Amino acid sequence: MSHDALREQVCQANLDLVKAGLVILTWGNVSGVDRDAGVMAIKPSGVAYDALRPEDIVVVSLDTGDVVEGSLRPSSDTPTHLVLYREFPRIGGVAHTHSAAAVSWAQAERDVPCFGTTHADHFRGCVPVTRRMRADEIRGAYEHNTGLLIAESFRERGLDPSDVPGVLVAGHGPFAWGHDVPNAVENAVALEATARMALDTLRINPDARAIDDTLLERHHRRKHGAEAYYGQGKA
Ligand SMILES: O=C(CO)[C@@H](O)[C@H](O)COP(=O)(O)O
Repeated sequence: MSHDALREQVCQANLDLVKAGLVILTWGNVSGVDRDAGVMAIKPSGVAYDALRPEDIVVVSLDTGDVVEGSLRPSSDTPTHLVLYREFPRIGGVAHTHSAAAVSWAQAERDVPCFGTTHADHFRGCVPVTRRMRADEIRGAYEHNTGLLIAESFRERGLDPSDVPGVLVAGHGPFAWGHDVPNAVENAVALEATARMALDTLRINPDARAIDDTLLERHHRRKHGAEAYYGQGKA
């Protein structure tokens, strides 16, 4: 069974990361899933973005991670993406980058606070940072454990991945996701932009405060559809 359409979409999404200025060298990767077919398509490992073609995109089994289509090695982050698709059953795409502002918050091991409505339009509250990985997790199946760590963070903090479509892996960088592949890239763009704005906000006012829940909830409703937002008596 050919997965050409999925490979085309995932190839374009990886090129969109470059266009958005979120990746350099061969850092980062985007994947997409076809849950009916039981496969995930992901960027090949170590391939420069300017050389990337749809036929380079690697298709692996969602269950086993084995390559089912493609001649190149799948991204080293493949196990992380696979765990995210299993743990977050409603997502359709994952985008991992090393975008500078988001990586800075991940290295500082701090959540990105929701200082304003721009952030709130994409993330219901802060963008969370995970705990550090333990030595045994690093020495073990590192990429698989990275995915488990993200799922653990969301479970323990009671976060819904549909409300907060991104995370900062401590000491590493951002992973974003969405209901489909383009939405995952959009959320990766939004994560970097809000991380950058948060850094600038704190530079202007080190005592800046996160917006209150009332404004956050109003914007969150807007994110989930105009009716939910405009139907609430908006003028
Ligand atoms: O986070 C990492 C490495 O720390 C990876 O995301 C690399 O930045 C890209 O690896 P490949 O996808 O080329 O294997």
